[in-house]
Amino acid sequence: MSTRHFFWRLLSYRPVFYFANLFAWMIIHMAPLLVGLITKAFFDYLEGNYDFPYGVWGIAALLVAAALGRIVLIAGGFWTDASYRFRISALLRRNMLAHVLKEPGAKAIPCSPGEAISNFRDDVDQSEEAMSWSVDMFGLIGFVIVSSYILISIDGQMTFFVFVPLILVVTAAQVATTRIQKYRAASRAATAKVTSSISEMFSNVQAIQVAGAESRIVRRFERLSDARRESMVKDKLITEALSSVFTNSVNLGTGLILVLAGYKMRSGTFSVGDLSLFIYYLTFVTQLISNVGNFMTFYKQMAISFGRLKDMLQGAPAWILTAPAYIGLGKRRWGEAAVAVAGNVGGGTAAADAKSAKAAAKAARESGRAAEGAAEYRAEPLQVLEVRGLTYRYPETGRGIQDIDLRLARGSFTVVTGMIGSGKTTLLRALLGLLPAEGGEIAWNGRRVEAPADFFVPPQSAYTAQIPRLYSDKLRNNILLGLPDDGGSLEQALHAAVMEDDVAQLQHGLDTMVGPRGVKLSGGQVQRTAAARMLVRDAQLYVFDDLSSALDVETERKLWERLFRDRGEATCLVVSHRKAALSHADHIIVLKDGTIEAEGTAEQLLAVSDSFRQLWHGEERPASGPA
Ligand SMILES: Nc1ncnc2c1ncn2[C@@H]1O[C@H](COP(=O)(O)OP(=O)(O)OP(=O)(O)O)[C@@H](O)[C@H]1O
Repeated sequence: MSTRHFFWRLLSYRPVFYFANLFAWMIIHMAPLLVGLITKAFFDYLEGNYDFPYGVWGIAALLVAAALGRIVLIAGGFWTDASYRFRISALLRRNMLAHVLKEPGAKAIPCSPGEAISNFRDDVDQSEEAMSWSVDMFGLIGFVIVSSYILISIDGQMTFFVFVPLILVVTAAQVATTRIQKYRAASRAATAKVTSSISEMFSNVQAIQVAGAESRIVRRFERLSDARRESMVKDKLITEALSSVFTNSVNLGTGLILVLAGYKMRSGTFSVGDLSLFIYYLTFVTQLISNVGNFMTFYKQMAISFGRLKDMLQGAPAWILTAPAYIGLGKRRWGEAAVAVAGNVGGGTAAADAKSAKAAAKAARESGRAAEGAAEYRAEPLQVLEVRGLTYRYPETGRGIQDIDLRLARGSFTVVTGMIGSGKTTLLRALLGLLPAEGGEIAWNGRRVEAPADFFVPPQSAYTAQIPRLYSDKLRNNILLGLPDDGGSLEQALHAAVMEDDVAQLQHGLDTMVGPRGVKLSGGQVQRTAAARMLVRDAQLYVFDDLSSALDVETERKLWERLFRDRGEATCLVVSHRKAALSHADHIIVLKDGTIEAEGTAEQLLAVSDSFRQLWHGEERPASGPA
């Protein structure tokens, strides 16, 4: 999709608001035509060249009325402008967020969180600016056409001599705006680097302190800030230089008018009223040229921003950004996605670009339905989950998993184990659709799962990540994440996750604020909170990624025991190298370098697999064991 097409699609999202804004600013920009004529009439009246029935005070009253009218018009113009701007920026942000939320969880954004924030904030603002400035063009062009006609009819020669040099100066300056594109891209990139460096510093304060790396980190930050300062100064310099050319062209024009008018007035062919009209209109003509400059600058910057917004989509079609969607204002319209935008249509891959707004609206509608449908979807009870040839390699390292086959029967307990970096986490993520699998098939009761990311959610499955995140909220809300607190399931989940003693020790129990702005929980508490978050959900398949990284042997043993006892018919897929999990497992898969090295029960593997024996005995040797 080209920038022009992007522009057009933003315009088409709320055409009524766009055209109302355009109309308002057309009137605002053309109103000075009238004021100029009244001013001319005033001076002509004083010179005796014009007769007005209500005298000089009548003309003055007209001037005041015109000024007041313009104030009202401008106030209205700001309202239409803000209304339109808000709608398109809300649409862009909403669609991007919906897409981020639909992407495979482990690869939701293609950049650092700091860079993503800068895309959401600055690039959307830039697009909004370009759209808003475009409406000024029409009014100002209208003004120039009519004013040129009036001025030429007064004095063609003077009009020519005044306006032609002016247009040449500004056009020459305008050519330089191509440079802006380069400098703006550089300053944006430098700003994004600084923002992400700040966010990394804040989230890694402890790591920086324990490594004694404060001064090195600050030096690195200084380097990034210096690079940003340099590119910002270049960007500002060229922008301000252009702006000063535009602004000073008024003074240049005024000077020319005064010189020429002096000669003409001596010969009696030019009145004071004519002079006032030329000078008055000149200001607005220059404003047009400067606004054309601004618009072209914003349009070029919009091209850069559009490129960056497209990058956020990670290869998904660009029309997703502008797909009609309900933004929470007014009534929902035909063709607007209700819940989620068409982020996953085409599987997040570079699907063929939608050729028309109609196709985009249709896809958005369908994906909205798909997303709504996915939220309500309940698959038939799990009998067997089969995985064949599952493959995912990280593009950055080429490592990951290859050709993994799995079979999980209803109620079974399967443990995936292996050395550090053998691909355990990758396997779980690729299975759950948190990473986009490159190959392989997943079948639930023999039926192929087409979109694992949409399918492997409650009530089908629930997952505890290796490094879970908590929100700044009450412990209770962190576990429930919006589920109703009824039927005692929360207490059951806390018990199963071995959290009951921890909750009893917290001053406000489940109402304790936790997360970044609350009480800091230990790593083990965070992990068990996440386990409780998973267990409180009614799921047929529970997937745990390595709890042993933060739990002591005894707590983990308790957790597995309770799970074995209370899980009922639920199926479990667990990453662990603890005996408590391994010895209870129906089936164990040993991974090495992303492939299955051996599989079987603990007993079988102890007999045949060296890697498994190392893992099994590792727990008994504290120096190499993770406990
Ligand atoms: N985001 C990533 N980008 C590139 N390579 C990655 C990424 N995450 C993991 N890898 C690589 O993929 C391989 C498998 O990683 P994975 O995290 O699945 O291993 P693991 O067995 O879960 O390790 P651990 O026991 O440490 O949790 C490793 O070699 C790792 O370096």
